[in-house]
Amino acid sequence: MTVRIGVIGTGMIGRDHTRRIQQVLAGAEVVALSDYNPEAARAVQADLAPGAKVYERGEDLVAAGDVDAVLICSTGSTHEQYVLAAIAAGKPCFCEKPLATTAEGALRIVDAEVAHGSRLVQVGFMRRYDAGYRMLKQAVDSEIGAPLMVHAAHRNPSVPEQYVTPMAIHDTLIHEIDVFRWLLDDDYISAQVVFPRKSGHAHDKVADPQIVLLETAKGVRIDVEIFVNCRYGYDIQCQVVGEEGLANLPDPMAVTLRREARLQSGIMTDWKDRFIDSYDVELHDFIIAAAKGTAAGPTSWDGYVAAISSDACVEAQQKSGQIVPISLPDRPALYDRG
Ligand SMILES: NC(=O)C1=CN([C@@H]2O[C@H](COP(=O)(O)OP(=O)(O)OC[C@H]3O[C@@H](n4cnc5c(N)ncnc54)[C@H](O)[C@@H]3O)[C@@H](O)[C@H]2O)C=CC1
Ligand SMILES: O=C1[C@@H](O)[C@H](O)[C@@H](O)[C@H](O)[C@H]1O
Repeated sequence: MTVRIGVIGTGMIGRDHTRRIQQVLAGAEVVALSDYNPEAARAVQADLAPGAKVYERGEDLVAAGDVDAVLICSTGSTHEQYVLAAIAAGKPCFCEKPLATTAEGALRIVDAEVAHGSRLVQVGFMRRYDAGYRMLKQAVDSEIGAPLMVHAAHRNPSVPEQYVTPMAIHDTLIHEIDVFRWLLDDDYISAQVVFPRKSGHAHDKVADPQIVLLETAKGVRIDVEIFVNCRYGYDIQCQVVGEEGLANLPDPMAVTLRREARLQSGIMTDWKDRFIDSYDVELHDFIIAAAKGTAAGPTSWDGYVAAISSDACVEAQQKSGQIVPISLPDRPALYDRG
């Protein structure tokens, strides 16, 4: 079966996911496109999916009889309405992060999916599909004893003017928030944020760098540096320290050069290249599950927990230095970990 997919939001990542479905992955085709800016949808249609129909309203795309599954790649604040529409139509949907911009919004999605009675939503936390993180998880699960501490960093070379301090959490740290829960099979109980000296490269509205300190229910302490004007590259680091040893996230493969009395190797500069394979694998997983009318991978519950944890981190930014507790409601049985 070829899964007929509709894509809502044809900006940067919507275009890239359309390319994946049309040119890289088997088992699906993009038959519908929609964007708040119809020109953006038409441009993607012309470049990548000439057979797709362009819809003015995302809701009409979701309802279309020839759309089996939906990719939601629009601006974060619009995700909730489209995910709820997909659930109401009983169609599998892949939603880019964040699932919703408020914890209340994410909970409405969880409630709707639980009422539907089976999984329909996959959240775009692609790091769980990254080969390096998968190797790291294997080492954490079997090689280093009980995990005690995590030291991590999320560095971007620069960010635009519209990137403000809370986005370091909602837009950037949210990947760590999700992947550490998965890596450690654990949940957070508190967050704290402290601000080192500000980089001279950071613009007025962003405090950069920041250090986020998280504590988990099992007592693991995590420190994450978020530095979004680091200049030198896009660099994701993660080290898990356990009772018996420690495990590092591998750096992406790169040629090493010995030249003119120097040992050199390249560092990536763009997140799209760093995680290119994991985007392919997560969408492959989505297509396989959607063909069966269901969803796999990161759940609405994961999106909801990420939203609760993000809100606590933003509060911790505002109360810099103070420890903000995080408490989660009981997880519905639909999301029991396999
Ligand atoms: N998993 C990941 O690593 C990444 C995830 N993202 C997420 O993907 C989403 C999109 O990000 P980008 O593509 O970078 O943004 P973008 O700004 O390039 O594209 C967003 C598109 O959504 C459209 N849009 C806005 N309101 C809409 C509405 N009501 N209905 C339909 N379309 C609407 C805009 O016109 C625009 O074309 C965000 O939620 C972002 O956080 C983005 C980059 C990486
Ligand atoms: O999701 C992403 C962006 O939206 C965000 O702005 C970057 O900081 C992240 O590294 C990238 O993965």
